[in-house]
Amino acid sequence: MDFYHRAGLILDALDNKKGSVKGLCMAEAKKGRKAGEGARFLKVVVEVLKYRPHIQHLLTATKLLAQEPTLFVPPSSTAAVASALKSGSAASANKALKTPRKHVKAAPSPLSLASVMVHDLLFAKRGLTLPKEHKVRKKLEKYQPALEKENEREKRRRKVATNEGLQIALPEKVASSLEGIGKGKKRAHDADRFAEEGAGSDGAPGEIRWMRVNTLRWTVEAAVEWLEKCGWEMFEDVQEMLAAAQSKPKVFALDAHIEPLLALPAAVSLPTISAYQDGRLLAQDKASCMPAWVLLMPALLDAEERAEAGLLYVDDEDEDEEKKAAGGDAKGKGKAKSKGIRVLDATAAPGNKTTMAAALVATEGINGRVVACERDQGRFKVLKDMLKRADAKNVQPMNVDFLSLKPDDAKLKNVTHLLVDPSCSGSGIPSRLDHLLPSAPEDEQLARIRALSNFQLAIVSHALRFSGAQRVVYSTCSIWEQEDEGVVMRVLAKKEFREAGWRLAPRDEVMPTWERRGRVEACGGDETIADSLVRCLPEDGTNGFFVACFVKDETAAPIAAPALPAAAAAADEGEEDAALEPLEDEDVTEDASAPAVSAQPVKKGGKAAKKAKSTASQAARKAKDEVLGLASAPAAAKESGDAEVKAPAKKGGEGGKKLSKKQMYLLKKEELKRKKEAAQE
Ligand SMILES: C[S@@+](CC[C@H](N)C(=O)[O-])C[C@H]1O[C@@H](n2cnc3c(N)ncnc32)[C@H](O)[C@@H]1O
Repeated sequence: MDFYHRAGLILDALDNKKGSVKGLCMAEAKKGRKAGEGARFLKVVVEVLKYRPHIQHLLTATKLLAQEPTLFVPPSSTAAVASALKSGSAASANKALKTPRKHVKAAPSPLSLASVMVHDLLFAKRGLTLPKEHKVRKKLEKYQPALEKENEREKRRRKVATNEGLQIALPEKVASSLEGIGKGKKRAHDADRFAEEGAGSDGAPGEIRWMRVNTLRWTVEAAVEWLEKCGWEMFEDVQEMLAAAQSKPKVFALDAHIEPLLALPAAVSLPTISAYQDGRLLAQDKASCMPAWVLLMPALLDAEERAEAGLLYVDDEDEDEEKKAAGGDAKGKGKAKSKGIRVLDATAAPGNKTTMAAALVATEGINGRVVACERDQGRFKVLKDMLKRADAKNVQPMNVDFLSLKPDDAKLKNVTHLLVDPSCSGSGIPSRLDHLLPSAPEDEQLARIRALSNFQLAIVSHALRFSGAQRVVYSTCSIWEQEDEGVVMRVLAKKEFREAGWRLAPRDEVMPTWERRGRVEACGGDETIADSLVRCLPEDGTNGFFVACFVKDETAAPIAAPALPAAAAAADEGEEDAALEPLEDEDVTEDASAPAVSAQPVKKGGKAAKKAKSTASQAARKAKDEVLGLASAPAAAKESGDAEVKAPAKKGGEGGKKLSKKQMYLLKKEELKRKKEAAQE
């Protein structure tokens, strides 16, 4: 009965918008500490949600709840429910049924508990998982014939042949991403880990399973050799690999854009890959690998050049040794001039980008370190687990609110590179399960996006104020302009940052061969700005994602203030308002087909803007009480479609020219070199 109670609690929490489906399932599972429980909750809750409107119809039609008021209620609160039901008032009965019983420790509402149990009774292959003699089971089974009769009647009425026809229809991508969840113990455990690592959200479902070689434990060469030894066939190109995957299961390809990244067919069963089990391979979506890659690529190239010239980056602690090794002495004279790179990941959990940055700065010749901030205690633990799994010893995790750090703190003055990947709507993640939930009113959704955008602006602005900051990468797994180009434009419009020398890194430093760039109209019509930005969509074989890289050049003249597009200007009324920060603390989401919210921009000073502003503060207050969670894309936006979202792109998408890994690397190196030379001239 405990499992049913807890699944009922998850449904209640969803109704109260306390978080996302995945987030709440994982949070509930953590309380029990049983391996695979998260996946089990996820499977059951998703199934119940799919049938929920129908189950509610069955409960009403069979009068099960009204006739058995005590069946789904802990003993101490039965009297209240029974009297509400007997009072004959539909409103009070409804209220009593929907209210979780607060005075009884962690008891779900009768409606949610009944929904889970009726689901299992009618639709689960295993049936009710209660002992045969269990009182509730015996009572419920008495209603089985009536429930089944109504079920059949409903099928006839809706002209569907199977029970599945009674479910809420899900977009194909979402449905396929759910297949396999909770099947078998190992798989369930795997799904738990996915969710913990963010792979359930950050790993793109669909045709490709992206795996990053964890270069803290392995090398790409060793990974390729090992895979081939295990019978995997390597393909030069991701498209070729996908074509071959139709007939061969064990195929893989090297990614053309990001060096330590491999593409495998999505159908691959990760538990069968021991290198995944022991952390040599990590499941991470390609788009999610872009921020650390963009942040550190110039440093990696520089390190290579420095190494060739006999110069080394040195780490504080090993400074003397390194200097000696580089031919200098411990007193400061010598060849070695720079300290190892210091990266700060402002919003780190579950740690995908942190561990990737840690791996990149561990490259020989850099000896860098990463400080990883995570505000949420629960997610901080997940971060620490991931650091352990990835063997990221060069990371210092901090359970701290990034906004509380002082940008001029002497201890942080060496931080030159910052990753800012704040909480977002997650609208780029196709596996998000919001389709299963009733959508919030549009006003409320717009207010939330706006609150998010203000929070994101606050976080990225804070990063840009760090005294040593030279390069700051901002990313989201959202496809909504207000969270993406909108935030970038608002940063660029700030005099404070322009005068400090901040600007966008040009395209040749930001995934130059990746074709999908920022949306020009969302950049106030400025093509150069748009070209500096990276967008990803599921048709590129990744999650929906956005990357921008700010660089500081104090020697050049400040850039001119850009023209703010309407949506960004409207949002700018709220300025960097961290107080409006919603507590969405996951990478979860989906509906990649949802267009940018700014397709219907909130006009400055307009009625909608004022309404959104007042709802924003309400939402903020409400959000403070929330543990997790955001609403789905505005329903109207979902329906209207979006030209950019549907823009044709190469399927499975390499989004850019087909270059070999080496060519791509050399090309980037060349471009950077040319740029440097031009700057010197
Ligand atoms: C989108 S997730 C980050 C995902 C992560 N970069 C990765 O790749 O695995 C955002 C994270 O930021 C954390 N966060 C939000 N606001 C924060 C703040 N002010 N300080 C530190 N962490 C924060 C959230 O708890 C959440 O874990």
